[in-house]
Amino acid sequence: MADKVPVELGGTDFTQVFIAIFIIVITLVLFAIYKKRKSSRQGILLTGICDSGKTLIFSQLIHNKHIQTHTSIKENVANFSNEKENLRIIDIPGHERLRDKFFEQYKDITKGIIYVVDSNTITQDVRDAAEFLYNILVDPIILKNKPNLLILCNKQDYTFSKGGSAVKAIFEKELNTLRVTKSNQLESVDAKAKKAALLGNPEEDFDFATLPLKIDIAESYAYHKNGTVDIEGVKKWLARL
Ligand SMILES: Nc1nc2c(ncn2[C@@H]2O[C@H](COP(=O)(O)OP(=O)(O)OP(=O)(O)O)[C@@H](O)[C@H]2O)c(=O)[nH]1
Repeated sequence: MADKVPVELGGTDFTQVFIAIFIIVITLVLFAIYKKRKSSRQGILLTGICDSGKTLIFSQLIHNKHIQTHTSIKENVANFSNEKENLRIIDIPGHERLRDKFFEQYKDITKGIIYVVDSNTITQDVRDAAEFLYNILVDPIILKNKPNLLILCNKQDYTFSKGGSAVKAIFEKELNTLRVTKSNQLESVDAKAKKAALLGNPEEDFDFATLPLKIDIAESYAYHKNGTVDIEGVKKWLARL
């Protein structure tokens, strides 16, 4: 009977097997961390400048009722489920002294942003509204996590409110100017920061479509003197998230 020849794994073979297993384990661990981080982002930020209607939209969405609102000084938070998952709607104050602080607090867990606009006063308020939107769009955490963004053109019950496409055009025009001003202001020599500040292709007029975030526009009114409300656009967007 022929002797069995022992199969030996040389030192190099062991090292290769060990490296392969190590890489697989690390990949699985990193994948699990990525999935966990992604699923922990359940926040939907209702944001925008003062008086755009965030708290009333929050109340209509969560409690289905009209309330008398006041300038918010703290956030309102509530659970909201779409067909796929549980979300947390966070209505943050629009006051300029507060909004950045609350945005900083919640941006890490943000899965979607509803940027509420008073479509009746947008022409007068465009600088403030566009600057806050700009700060959101160039934020490194937002650029990394790429939450979906809904520009919600609220207060459509007013006769002379701007419609969705007009609001979009107003923002694009203002952001076009703002990105150049901001980029020039940047003292940092960090090329990456400068590139982010430029928002899209600096050679062309600013266009939301060139941003890495998925951006939608919808119209709404959270109040009407005839007693009706229309926040269907927000509901549909939330359902699609
Ligand atoms: N006509 C009309 N009024 C609205 C609408 N949405 C909100 N309002 C009114 O606008 C005012 C401001 O609404 P809020 O919901 O408090 O606005 P906000 O964005 O939460 O304001 P801050 O807390 O200051 O950030 C209130 O008087 C609301 O009743 C709307 O669609 N149409």
